Order: sequence, then structure tokens, then C-alpha cells
Amino acid sequence: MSTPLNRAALGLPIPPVRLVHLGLGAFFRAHQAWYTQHAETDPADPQWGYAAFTGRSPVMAELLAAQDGLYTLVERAGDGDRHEVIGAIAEARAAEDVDRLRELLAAPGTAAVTITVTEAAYHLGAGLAFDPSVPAVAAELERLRTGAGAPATMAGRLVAGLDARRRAGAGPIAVVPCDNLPANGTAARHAVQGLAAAVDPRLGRWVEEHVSFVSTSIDRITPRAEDELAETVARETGRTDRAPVVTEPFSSWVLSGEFPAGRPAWERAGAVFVDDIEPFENRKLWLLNGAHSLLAYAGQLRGHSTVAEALADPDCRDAVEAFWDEACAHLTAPGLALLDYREALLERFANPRIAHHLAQIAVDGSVKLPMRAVPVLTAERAAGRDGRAAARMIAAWVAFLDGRTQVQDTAAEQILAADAGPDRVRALLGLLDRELAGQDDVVDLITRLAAGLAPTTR
Ligand SMILES: NC(=O)c1ccc[n+]([C@@H]2O[C@H](COP(=O)([O-])OP(=O)(O)OC[C@H]3O[C@@H](n4cnc5c(N)ncnc54)[C@H](O)[C@@H]3O)[C@@H](O)[C@H]2O)c1
Ligand SMILES: O=P(O)(O)OC[C@@H](O)[C@@H](O)[C@H](O)[C@H](O)CO
Repeated sequence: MSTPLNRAALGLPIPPVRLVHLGLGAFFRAHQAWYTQHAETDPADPQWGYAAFTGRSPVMAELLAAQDGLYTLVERAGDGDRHEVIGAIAEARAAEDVDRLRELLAAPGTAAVTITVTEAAYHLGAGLAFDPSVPAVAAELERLRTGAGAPATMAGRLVAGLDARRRAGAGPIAVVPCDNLPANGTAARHAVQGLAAAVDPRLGRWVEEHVSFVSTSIDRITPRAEDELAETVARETGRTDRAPVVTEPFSSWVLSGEFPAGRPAWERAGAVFVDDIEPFENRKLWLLNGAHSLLAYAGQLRGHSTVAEALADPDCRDAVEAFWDEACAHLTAPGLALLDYREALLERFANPRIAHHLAQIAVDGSVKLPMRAVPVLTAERAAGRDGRAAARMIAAWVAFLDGRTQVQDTAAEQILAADAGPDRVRALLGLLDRELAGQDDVVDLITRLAAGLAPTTR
């Protein structure tokens, strides 16, 4: 018989809320919440707690609220599992509870807001810039200006909360995006400050002066939990947990920026604070996430369903190694230890006990490939080479999309509307990078590579 998961039974105090999170998904619970718990000096008297809001569906908030914000983090190594109850979430809230978000941000004790809402949810335009003509942004602007309807996007909700903080005179705060975007602090600033300024220039100026947007490079492979995880946890721990998370043992967090209202001592848990984050970001986004996207499309075309399966296929593995060779030519900062990094990635990807589904990684390719394939392809071309390994990632995406009637992508409409004729590759490439789409030799190369990757040639 298993026992319920609650604070009274485990003798776990509720930490005071001094942090807010937007996007209560698996990664936040495996990463930022874990770092926060491990930053405490006295687990019996924690100093930093989270109020965490879902991004869309309220389900995770309901599940966690029913177990006092507690959940089991399963660290899954190749040779076994380690279970830990995480207590850093003091409050779990539905995304719609914007009144509570306003209240929390208006409190001077709230020091930082972390974010994991997926790359697409920043709703940025070309060059990751603020663009009021993006439909989700235009609709949010209308709601915020007229008050007709509650804010419904990450940036809109944050702008509403920051406005409450300004009115309360609660002082400066840090915003810490933890999504896989390059210069994610700048991207978050564009999304939030851009929207604030468009709603009210005074609010825009306040955000500029009082909000520190911290850039981060975040890493811990955290796949969607399998249905049977709750059962396994009950068997192993003797506790009923309706919201466990599975993750790998490895974790890394590199941050760059100011925390004007303080922060947990995340460095106690291994976080690293740097002045120049770009080389770390590019190493992670190109080598890890780039390889993931390549495997997601090329691997599924060859009939594989997980990262480990695809990596075991020599054809996919060679494509990854070739892409890494190209990317590494442009990772020239000292101290990146690229050979060790690549070796460690191969080991992490091959973890046979982590079922990281390629279908999950394949979502939103139109948003991810501009950060994972395009920079390497562009850099290779600038160096006088054709960038064929990076082009192959794009070709695999094109071949993967071929003939589909449904696509999980924020640009699904444009993808499905792309003409099936000779201009198809150019149209799809145009969704990733307009300049590359204007270059005939790039379009030809991707067309040829895609033809060689079609599922029928498996
Ligand atoms: N899972 C990982 O291994 C990992 C590692 C590093 C970084 N990340 C970053 O974290 C993000 C979330 O990953 P996850 O594993 O937690 O996914 P998840 O599906 O478990 O959670 C996603 C969260 O984002 C919210 N969300 C999704 N679309 C949204 C939208 N349009 N507007 C507002 N909120 C939205 C969801 O409601 C949910 O709270 C990734 O997209 C990535 O940028 C993930
Ligand atoms: O989370 P996404 O959708 O941005 O990308 C899918 C994976 O590449 C990603 O989740 C990695 O597993 C993660 O970035 C590892 O730290």
C-alpha cells in the first residue's frame, strides 16, 4: 500500500515564496526547482520558495496543489534510478490566475521570475525582435490596451504583473528565461519590454530601468514522463505521486546578468555565473539541441522513435558527427573543451533508460531550426564552404514534412500551404531564413539532400 505525498507526512516546511515561475512543465521541475532546493543551506528551514504558474492547461497546477506542491524527481542513470522529493514549489497556480501573479509581483519580497514556456511562446518576429504585427502579440496588445479580456501570453501576463509592481513601488526584479533561445535574456527583453512600451510608454521606461533580463544556458535532458512512471515511483518509494518527473543525472546552468532583488545561492548547486555567455549558449544550442533536431527528423524518417535508437543507427550518427564538425569550426572561444563535450553528449544521448521521443523534439521545427541549423549553415557559407551537414538538418526537416496533412508547428498553416511543386523547398526554407531562401545554390543543395532522405529510400 502506498502513502500519499504531502508535507505533513514528510515533515517538509513550506518555503517562503520569493520566486515566480511561468510554465510549470517537466523541465522547470527537473532544473530550476531542483537547483533552488539544492541551494538551501538548511533543508529544514528553506529560504526560497516558488509560486509556479502553468503556461496553458491548469492540470499540472491541480495535480501539484493536491500534493502540497511536492513531486518526485527520478534521476535516471544507465544503471539505476535515484528518487528525490522536491519541495521548492510552495504554490502551484493555473496560468489564468493573473490576479495572483499581479499580487506576487507587487510584493517587494519577490526577487525573480524564471520562465520555461517553449521557444514559440515568445511570439517574436524576424531576428527575435519585438513585432506588434505577430498575430498573438497584436491580440495581446488589444487586450492590454482595452482591458477586454485577461492577458493570455507569457509576455502579456508578465507585463500585467510588472505594471502591478511599478504601481506598488516594489522595486527592481530579475526575469530569467530558461528556454532554448540564443541570448534568451535579450529575447525575453524584446518580448516583454517591447509589449510594455507598446501598451504604455511609461511602463516601457519603468521596465527598462527596473527589470534585469538575465541570459541563461540551461541543460538537463528531461523527456515527457511515460504513463507508467507514477506506478514505478509508487513501487520504488511507497508513495503515491500523480506528477513525478524523470530526468538524466547530468545538469548544467550558466547565467549572465544582475539580480537586483537577490537570488538563491544557485551556485551551491553547481550553477555558474559568467560575464560572456554566448560561447556556452552556442555550444549547447548547436551541439546538443542541433543534434537533437537532426536526429528528430532524420531518425524518424528511418523509422526510429527515440534519441538513443536513432543514435545507434550509423547513418544518423555519422550525420550528427558531420554536423558537429561543421559547428565546432565556429566555436572558437577558449575553454569550451569541445572533444569532451561531444563525447559526453554521445553518452547522454545513448542512455538506454531515458526514452526521449523524437516526436516531442520535432515539434516547432520552424522556430527551432533558425537557432540550431541556420547559424552553422550561414557561418560555413561565410567561410567559403557549402555547409552540407547543417543543410542536411534542414533537408531532413523538409523530407519529414513531405506529404503530411497535420504538423505540430506554430507555422503549421504556412507549412501545409507550401506548394508541393518545385518551389516547395524555397518556401519552407523561407520560413527559417529569408536570405538563405533567396540563394539558389542553397535551395538546390537542400533539395538534393532531401530527395536522398525520403522515407522510401530507407
Ligand atoms: N525538457 C528539456 O529537456 C529542456 C531542457 C532545456 C530547456 N528546455 C526548455 O523548456 C521548455 C519547456 O520544456 P518542458 O520539458 O518543461 O515542456 P513541458 O511540455 O513539460 O512544459 C511546457 C510548459 O510551457 C507551457 N507552454 C507551452 N506552450 C505555451 C504557450 N504557447 N504559451 C504559454 N505557455 C506555454 C506549458 O503550459 C507548460 O507549462 C522547452 O521548450 C525548452 O525551451 C527544456
Ligand atoms: O525542449 P525543446 O523543445 O526546445 O528541444 C528539445 C530538446 O532538444 C531539448 O529539450 C533538450 O533535451 C534539452 O535542451 C537538453 O537540455
